[in-house]
Amino acid sequence: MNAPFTPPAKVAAFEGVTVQYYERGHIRTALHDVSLTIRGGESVAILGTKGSGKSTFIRLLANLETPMVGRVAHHNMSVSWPVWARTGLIRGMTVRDNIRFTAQLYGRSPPQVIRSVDDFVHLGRNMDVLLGALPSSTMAKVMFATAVALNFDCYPIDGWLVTHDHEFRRKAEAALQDLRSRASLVLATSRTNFVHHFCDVAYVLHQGVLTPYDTIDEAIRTFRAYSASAETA
Ligand SMILES: Nc1ncnc2c1ncn2[C@@H]1O[C@H](COP(=O)(O)OP(=O)(O)OP(=O)(O)O)[C@@H](O)[C@H]1O
Repeated sequence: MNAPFTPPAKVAAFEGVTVQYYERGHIRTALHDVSLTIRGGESVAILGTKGSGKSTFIRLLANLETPMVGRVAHHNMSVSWPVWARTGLIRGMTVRDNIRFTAQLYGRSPPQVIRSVDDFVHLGRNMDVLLGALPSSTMAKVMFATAVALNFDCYPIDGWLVTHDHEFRRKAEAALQDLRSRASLVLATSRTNFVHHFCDVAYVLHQGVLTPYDTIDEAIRTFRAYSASAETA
């Protein structure tokens, strides 16, 4: 008798990752020997003060950058772009064509994805307007709704959504809560208020060094201590 089929585990792994930038004659270490395993369905908070390396971490996870030392491996884990991105679409194409193009790129059915984005963002006639003619906030909404519709296994989130559109914020937070039940959220943030609500585990990133904690509360306490000393420095 054949053994029952077990689907391969979904994992994103940082293995000894170091990233440095050369800026105005100085080498800046954005990430130093970072190792971390994100398992399918697990939601992770990366807490860090300003300049601690959060955005660099998120860009690596989203495959937008590669490390100079170490590697970021995705095993059966599809990863979205950072969800509040305001770039990545083509301003000279209509919203509809942008969504169609992106859906095709990821091998999904364009009509289904277009319908799902329109249900989320209610674009109406703007669906057939050139993206460049619409406010940049529309780009962020379309990028978010498209990412949700494409059903990735992992969603990198760089900071929390900043918008005056309270209705969109409410829907986006509900969508993230729903995603959390079937995908991994990786939230890099300097704000602690969403961490308990959206994450299972928390790490603190300080000067490029990532440290795990046994509990979210412990991570938050450590992060607050770093924040307080940064404020008094
Ligand atoms: N493209 C770049 N060129 C030069 N230096 C960079 C670049 N990206 C990041 N850095 C440097 O790497 C360090 C970490 O930056 P990063 O943006 O990852 O931190 P962050 O925690 O996201 O900061 P913030 O909270 O201010 O967004 C900083 O010292 C920053 O100046």
